[in-house]
Amino acid sequence: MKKFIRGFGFAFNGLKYAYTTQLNFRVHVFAGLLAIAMGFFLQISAAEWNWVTLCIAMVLLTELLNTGIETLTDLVSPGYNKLAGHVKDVSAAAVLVTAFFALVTGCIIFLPKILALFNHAA
Ligand SMILES: Nc1ncnc2c1ncn2[C@@H]1O[C@H](COP(=O)(O)OP(=O)(O)OP(=O)(O)O)[C@@H](O)[C@H]1O
Repeated sequence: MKKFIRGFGFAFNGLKYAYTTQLNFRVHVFAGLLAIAMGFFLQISAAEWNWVTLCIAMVLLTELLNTGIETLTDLVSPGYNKLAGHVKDVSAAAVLVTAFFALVTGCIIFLPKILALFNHAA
């Protein structure tokens, strides 16, 4: 049981490391919080919450993996190495793919509701 709780501590340390060292991670955390606030404000459905939370989790998950891969790359290849560059580029591309998916999903869910709100106000 003690080992299980200790594992949470290590995972929390990983979150703290990513949050404090990676600007992109902080930006994505903020974007996720914004999406949650908009979800409450625009009263999205349960199915829409599922998509929104999936997007947030996927973006943060890829950010965390990207941070881990970047850190490991710096550890094993501190100097310039073409392959190390490819590793970092591919890892960053994974974040880009999920962030783009989240952006498209956000537009599909939120845009019609925001437009309806403006039309209603006009
Ligand atoms: N050791 C290396 N060898 C070759 N190219 C590298 C190396 N390290 C970084 N690069 C290139 O520079 C780019 C940026 O690397 P960097 O480590 O600064 O990533 P970052 O996303 O800016 O990370 P951080 O948030 O830690 O600054 C990489 O995507 C890669 O193309």
